[in-house]
Amino acid sequence: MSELLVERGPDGLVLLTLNRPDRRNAMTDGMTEQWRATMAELARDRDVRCVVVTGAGSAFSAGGDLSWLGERNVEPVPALRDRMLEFYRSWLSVTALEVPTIAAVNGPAVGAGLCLALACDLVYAADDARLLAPFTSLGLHPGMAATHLLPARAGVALAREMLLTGRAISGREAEIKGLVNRSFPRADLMTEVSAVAGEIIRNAPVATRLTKVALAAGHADLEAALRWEALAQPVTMASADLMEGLAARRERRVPKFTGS
Ligand SMILES: C/C=C/C(=O)SCCNC(=O)CCNC(=O)[C@H](O)C(C)(C)COP(=O)(O)OP(=O)(O)OC[C@H]1O[C@@H](n2cnc3c(N)ncnc32)[C@H](O)[C@@H]1OP(=O)(O)O
Repeated sequence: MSELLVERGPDGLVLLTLNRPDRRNAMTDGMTEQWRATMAELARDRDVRCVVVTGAGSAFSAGGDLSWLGERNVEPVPALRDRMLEFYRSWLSVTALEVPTIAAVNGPAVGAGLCLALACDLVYAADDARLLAPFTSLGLHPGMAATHLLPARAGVALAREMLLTGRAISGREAEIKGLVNRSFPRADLMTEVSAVAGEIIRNAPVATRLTKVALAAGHADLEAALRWEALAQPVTMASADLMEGLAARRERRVPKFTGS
């Protein structure tokens, strides 16, 4: 059985399910390689409009596989550094997709599993899901950009608390503290996430891709944002989709975008 399930909807929605439920979707070398190859394939596919990531069974992901971690102490540090960079980059290649990505955190998201969720553009969680980054409580330095992703999303106060104590927070608390976009009762999570994905997919494809890329770039200052927007906005001004969007607004109907 594949450790990563890939389901494609007719409307350009791709659902990715980490599929190792008996180990709470802990990440193996095999799963990492499947993820990397899938990201490369999705990046080339112009029909993809939105990617949703979730976990099979009761967890989103328990992060790094504990048995795998326990065997690393025989490897020399330089080789391990290269291997870890490859591991982080494989998973975080999700950030390079030009289409919006959504994490549906259906259950525990731990360590690298939490980082994967936070690397998506939008994060929705079951209100009772446990989110934690217990690296130091395991004796491990944080990895997979935890020291960047946590403060970037929720600010340094929560990031410091989570990384220095290893404390778990619930999906509900994560919503209140701004770590995730919203939380829902677990039974409603996938319905709510599908609704958000549907809203994204209904919008103009090129404008959506360019907006995702702009937000992901995280323009450091006003001038950088203006320079990007002064190029990207004219690209969409020249599109058939803008004409369709304006016509639909005039005619009070739903636009039919084609991505041209
Ligand atoms: C480079 C990356 C580093 C990192 O990511 S550091 C973080 C490493 N991860 C962890 O420390 C998480 C450890 N796991 C847990 O805390 C819990 O699990 C959960 C909260 C995720 C889920 O709890 P529950 O639903 O009660 O499941 P359960 O009974 O603890 O586990 C079910 C089976 O799954 C295996 N398992 C859980 N997490 C991992 C893991 N990270 N790597 C390998 N196996 C894991 C267990 O051992 C057990 O197995 P069996 O049924 O044979 O007893």
